Amino acid sequence: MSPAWPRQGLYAITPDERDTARLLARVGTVLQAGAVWLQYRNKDADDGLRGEQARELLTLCRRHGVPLIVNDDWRLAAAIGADGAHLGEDDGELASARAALPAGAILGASCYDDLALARRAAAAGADYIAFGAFFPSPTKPNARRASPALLRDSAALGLPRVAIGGITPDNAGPLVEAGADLLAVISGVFDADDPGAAVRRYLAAFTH
Ligand SMILES: Cc1ncc(COP(=O)(O)OP(=O)(O)O)c(N)n1
Ligand SMILES: Cc1ncsc1CCOP(=O)(O)O
Ligand SMILES: [Mg+2]
Repeated sequence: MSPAWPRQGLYAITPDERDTARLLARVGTVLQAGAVWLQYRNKDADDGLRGEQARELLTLCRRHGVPLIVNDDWRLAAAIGADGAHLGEDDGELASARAALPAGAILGASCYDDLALARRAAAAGADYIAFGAFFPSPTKPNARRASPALLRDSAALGLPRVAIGGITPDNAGPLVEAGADLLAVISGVFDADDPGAAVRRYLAAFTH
């Protein structure tokens, strides 16, 4: 992973938005407000729409100097020249993605509530490890739950640690104190009355 990408801040993840113009407008506000990474995640789009939205988001991210990570599908990430891919337990082998992606591409791994999985992800070449859900998630209510202790316990792996799941500006502080480098958020940003203000409130968690 290029040393140019920020190691700390808000990692915004897109909501399931089918209207591409609206998606771009919503994401534009969030990047303008200071989100440092973006993940394209849309569980409600077919391959054609996902390709279209991913390409458009990449152009937008380039304008803001923000890396675009594609969820679930490293082949799509590679096809459009995105900055990386995020893989969970159902999304294929990390080692295969690592071998196929260009040098410098960001490869993220879901580690849920499992330190052993994080160790294996690190060995397979992941660039960051993601834990969660730390709180009940409006987006993924059945997500496995994780304890903040995992953030401390995984520090020795030496990789950026991402926290996800039900994170709000009000509950983010203890996760950052426990070692979260990046806060990955969908609803807390995109369902907020004022998404730009919400982004700034998340960023404040890193300065307290
Ligand atoms: C940063 C980040 N962390 C975790 C996930 C979850 O990935 P996964 O378990 O594959 O679940 P889906 O997102 O595919 O529903 C993520 N996407 N991003
Ligand atoms: C993809 C994912 N994996 C665990 S929780 C979650 C959803 C996060 O969304 P929200 O920030 O709305 O809880
Ligand atoms: Mg997935």
